[in-house]
Amino acid sequence: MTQKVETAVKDASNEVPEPSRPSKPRKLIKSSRDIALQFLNEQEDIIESKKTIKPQDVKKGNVWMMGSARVSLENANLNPKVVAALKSMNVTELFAVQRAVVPVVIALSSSGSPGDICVGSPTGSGKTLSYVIPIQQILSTSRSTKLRAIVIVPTRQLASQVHHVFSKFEPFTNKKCALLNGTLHFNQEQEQLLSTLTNGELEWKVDVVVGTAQRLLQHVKETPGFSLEHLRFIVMDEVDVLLSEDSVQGVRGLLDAYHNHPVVARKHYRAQIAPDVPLPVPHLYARKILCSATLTAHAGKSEEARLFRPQYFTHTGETSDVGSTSLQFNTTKYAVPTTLRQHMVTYDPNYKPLYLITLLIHPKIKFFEKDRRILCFVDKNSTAKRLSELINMAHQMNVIQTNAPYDPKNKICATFETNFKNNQREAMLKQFEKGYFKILMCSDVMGRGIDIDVDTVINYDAPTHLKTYIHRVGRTARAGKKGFSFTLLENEEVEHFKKKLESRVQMSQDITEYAISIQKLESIKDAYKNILLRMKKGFKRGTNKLVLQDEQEPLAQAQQEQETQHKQSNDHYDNHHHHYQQEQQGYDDGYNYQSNRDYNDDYQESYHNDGGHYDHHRNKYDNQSYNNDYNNDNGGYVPYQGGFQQYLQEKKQQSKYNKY
Ligand SMILES: Nc1ncnc2c1ncn2[C@@H]1O[C@H](COP(=O)(O)OP(=O)(O)OP(=O)(O)O)[C@@H](O)[C@H]1O
Repeated sequence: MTQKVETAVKDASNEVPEPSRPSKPRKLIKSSRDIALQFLNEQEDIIESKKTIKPQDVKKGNVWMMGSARVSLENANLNPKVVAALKSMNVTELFAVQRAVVPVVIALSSSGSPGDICVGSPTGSGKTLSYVIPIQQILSTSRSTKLRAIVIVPTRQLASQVHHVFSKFEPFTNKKCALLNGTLHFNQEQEQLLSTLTNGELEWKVDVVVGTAQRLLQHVKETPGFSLEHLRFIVMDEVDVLLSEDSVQGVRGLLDAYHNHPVVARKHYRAQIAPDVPLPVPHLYARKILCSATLTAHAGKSEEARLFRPQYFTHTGETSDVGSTSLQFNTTKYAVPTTLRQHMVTYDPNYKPLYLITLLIHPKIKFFEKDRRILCFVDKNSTAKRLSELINMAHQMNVIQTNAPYDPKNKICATFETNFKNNQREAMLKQFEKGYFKILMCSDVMGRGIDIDVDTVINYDAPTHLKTYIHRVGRTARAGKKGFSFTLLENEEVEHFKKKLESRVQMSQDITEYAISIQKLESIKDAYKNILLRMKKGFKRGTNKLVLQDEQEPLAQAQQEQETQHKQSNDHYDNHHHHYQQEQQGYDDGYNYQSNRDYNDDYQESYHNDGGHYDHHRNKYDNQSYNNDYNNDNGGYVPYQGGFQQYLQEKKQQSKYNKY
């Protein structure tokens, strides 16, 4: 990371109930800090940090900061096998969050000291390796194979991704990781986990498991020998989702299974009554590591997570002087990557898709010239599907021009459907990364943790929650790369959105308004009309399939048909409308959003657990915006025919920003 990043660590132990007996001075916590400081001081390029870390800061505020000194892998005191694995992944130095978290976790775990870890740093800052590295380091010292680490994540997709990171270490450290997310049948998953010895005993075949809470819990209940008693790490990635109302049952079940195990219960009793005396055998303690980009020091969740003496790590994300004593340790704000440039685009709900197309072909952005990859978030599968068709049609009709001509087999836009099977999802993401298509329409199932190389995020449907926004836009500007986001908002939403963002999010760059001029809209209105015509003709009635017209069919013919249609009586129109609604119903059913079960398993942001609402438009989104979709007869198409000029005039007068 080239920019200066500050990392602060806060001992949040006052947020959990103190152990019942009076505790001795916290030597071990101190010593873990000392070890971590020593780790820093050993670095060649630490001069800047030495200047800026003041011992009194550490003592006074229970907060200490690290400078932006880089730590090369050679200087990170890691096991050579772990270093070799990291190098094979092109990791040559540790990112800020890893520099902060890795030495502390290793120090605590090596000395057998209890104490859980909470990591709240921006999207794309490298939180995954901040727990994978210490797990690999600690496990690489043990020869026996037992289940030592369990990583709980909210989505199947994220489970695959984290499993992939662990599996890259396997050739070097020989520590095996199993994926338990339902990609395989349950009994196939079971076969990966344990084998039966000749004496009938069960033996673990893996050291780490990664999975969704429900699936892991199913294994705890149904897989013989699946015991959590030897765990040394319990990781909860995207912990705020895991502990939200919709997902917490699974996590609760897993934590019950761990804490209620008699051996574990004894260990924890021992840690409670004598927290500063190291356990005789260091590995008799499972450390919890909680991560999320939207985790603040309000550890309201610690009760549910049953944390013990948590230490809280957070990036401030600021670039101000590291040594400044006036620097406030702000634990109530979220942070977005400093390399992210955020934009708002105001739109008129009657012409929302037109705004999207206009944005995509905007000469300043040059999306397609520069071969950018775009992730576009919508709230419904059906909207995603329809927008994909619209964009592909716009490409086919040359309204959207790219480097490559239209190819029916290789369209520029695809839909990531929530009812895809796991292997379909992975195949689609691979294709996207390889550039087979440029735009991926998706829902919030892609909003959390997914690490793909995306240049731009478009929020076609603005999210109703601030947290959701932070995670969605965080799919770009990852690992220090530049990224852009565009959020479509109605005029009256803009101020509210902006205020909310400014008050709750630490941003190094202001969010800018990106105006789409009326001239620009005008310039493609005819083309848009033709696209809609084609689209309407293209939907074969009674089916979900889009049947494209013959490439050679003159547009004039389609236009003529449209005129005829408009000369027909109102009655006829109403019939048509009715018919079309029915058809649409069938279409939506075909792409049913998700069963509740799936949705819960995958990811659902809890409305109750989010402090960052800007939600008074929620109903409006639910009830209105989708109805204005382009292939709804009352939406973009008919008003467009009747009142476009008038609309433009009104828009000119109404515009707050006077940019039209
Ligand atoms: N030290 C490093 N050197 C180079 N690349 C790294 C390093 N650490 C992480 N990365 C890369 O940075 C990207 C983002 O990392 P990661 O997915 O762990 O971010 P995150 O903080 O978990 O984000 P999110 O909050 O969105 O889940 C990944 O592609 C990862 O491979």
